[in-house]
Amino acid sequence: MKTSIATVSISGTFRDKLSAIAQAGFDGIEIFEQDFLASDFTPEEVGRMVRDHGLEITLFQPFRDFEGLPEPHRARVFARARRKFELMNQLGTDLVLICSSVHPAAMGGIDRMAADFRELGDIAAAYGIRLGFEALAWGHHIHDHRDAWEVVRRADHSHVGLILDSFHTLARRIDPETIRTIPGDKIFFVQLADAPAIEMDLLYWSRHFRNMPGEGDLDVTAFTRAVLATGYNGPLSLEIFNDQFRAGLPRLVAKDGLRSLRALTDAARRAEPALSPDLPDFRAPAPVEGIEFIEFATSRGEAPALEAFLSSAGFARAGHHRSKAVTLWRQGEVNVLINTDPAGFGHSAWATHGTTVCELALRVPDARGAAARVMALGALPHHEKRGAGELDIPALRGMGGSVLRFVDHKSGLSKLWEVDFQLDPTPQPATGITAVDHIAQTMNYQEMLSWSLFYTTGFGAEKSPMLDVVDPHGLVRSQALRSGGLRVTLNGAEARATLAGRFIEETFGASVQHVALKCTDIFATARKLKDLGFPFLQIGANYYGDLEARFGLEPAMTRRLQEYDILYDEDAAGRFFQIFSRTGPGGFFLEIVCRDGDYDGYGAPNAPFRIAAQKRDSRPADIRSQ
Ligand SMILES: O=C(O)c1ccc(O)c(O)c1
Ligand SMILES: [Mg+2]
Repeated sequence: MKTSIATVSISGTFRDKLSAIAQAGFDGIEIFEQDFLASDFTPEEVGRMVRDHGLEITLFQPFRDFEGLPEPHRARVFARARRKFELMNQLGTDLVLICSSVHPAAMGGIDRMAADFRELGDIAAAYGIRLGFEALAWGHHIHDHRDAWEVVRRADHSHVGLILDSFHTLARRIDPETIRTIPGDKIFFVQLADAPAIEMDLLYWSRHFRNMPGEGDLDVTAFTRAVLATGYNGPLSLEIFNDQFRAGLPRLVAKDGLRSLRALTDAARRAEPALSPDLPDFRAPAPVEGIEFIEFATSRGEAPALEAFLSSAGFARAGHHRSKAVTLWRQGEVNVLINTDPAGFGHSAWATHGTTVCELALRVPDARGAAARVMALGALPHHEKRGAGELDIPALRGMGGSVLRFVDHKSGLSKLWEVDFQLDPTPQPATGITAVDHIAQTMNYQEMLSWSLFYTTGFGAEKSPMLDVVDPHGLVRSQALRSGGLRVTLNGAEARATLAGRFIEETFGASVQHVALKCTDIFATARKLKDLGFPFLQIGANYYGDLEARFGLEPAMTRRLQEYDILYDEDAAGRFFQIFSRTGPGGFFLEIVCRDGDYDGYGAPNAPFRIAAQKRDSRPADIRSQ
């Protein structure tokens, strides 16, 4: 399978785009004419630069408003086409995309259009060029790939074929199964894009909101399966018009593009084993069982504050690493590591970010298989020196420069606590906290789709709908993901003054901002935490008044909630209780949650009040206006 991406999908100058695309590992690019026109290079130079990067020009596009025109427009559009064919010869590419006309003078009539294509096909053939016809979702006469195919079929010319674009088909809710009957060799090119489900004008939606397959809500997998079933074996090319990507980091967007294409092709072959796209074999995504450990990087000077913070939440020291300055803190199934080693990755993470979560280890059914899959999708391995006899735990670079490890039972990696650690026989303080409920990672909004794609493609994580959370100083977007026992919430900060924005700025990059731990009896746990001196985040009285009104809670219940600063939510499935800590070392905080019944959310309605409380708390010297 050849991979390709349109230059419009990536930000930067032509040179930036090329280098990002080549480095991500694509085979080719679609040259969007505007990118060529805006550059200062001759067509020959552009062609050479592309080839010097090890890429090929898979497509030149778009040629607009061609078919169905009356004279004198018709003669003019043929002359314009010849000019573009000359240009394409100089660039060194043989396929042009002609998108369906939106010209006010264009006439309908499949045969008239087919005749135009047949005539242009003869001219193109003389230049060694092939024409691909694409139905724009908003084309005047042609806005359905079935009609575009009918034009191509009737043109009946070796140099005239069809171009399919998942956006145009799926945005109009045209059943992609209709593609299966098109002969694969008459499909000259395939463009792929996803988009979030938003009701809006098709053109505006397409030009501003497309995203990588898997990042949106369209069934691009069904589309790709139908395409591959025709026998089509040309490039699968990403054509993503997206305002955010245009302003994004070229390398990140290109890397995400390749990750998305590989995962998409993999999903297609798994859903339909008869398809055999040319893609290396790797493991299917397997659900994550849970979080095996969370590791903080800190310094010896800052460690006592972190230890005191964890102790107040009921953690106790339970051992230390045999060869590194790493201590283990435990409670229930939760393992937290504190790394103060003056060498190695932990140290450099601390030097860059201050006290921070530098590693997460996921418990999975097959550690090596999971790591191999994520790496096949573009992640880089992480290697670190091991002491004698220590386990070789697969590790790779996660998002935001952190390390992600995989531990399993099957290859003995879950013995890590006995093998790599010297365990203390410490009694566990019983707060009732049993396990990690979820981790919350904070990042710039720009990076959010990227993280989300990492979890969906790597681990088959399911996304909840994205939510807007109101911070007093801007919006934060929140995306929850779940793969088996792993729940993650991503918080994307758009404004610097938000709590999330300040966290990113103060810790120099994205990372875990808080961890939510679960318990089975919130009031019992709250009482124990109070005894331990847990720094409860104080929630204002107004909140409790509203709770009573919204849910019709008994005043006695509201009083109990308020006594322990417990936030509350409920839905048809169940109830949810949350306690937050004040902000601790490195801007990190804890949440204690209790799920009652089948409540599956994260208390999103409470987030604005929690954030406001945290902001009040972080500025004790503020003069309150009366
Ligand atoms: O928005 C457009 O005009 C446009 C142009 C070329 C394409 O391939 C496409 O899908 C859309
Ligand atoms: Mg297109």
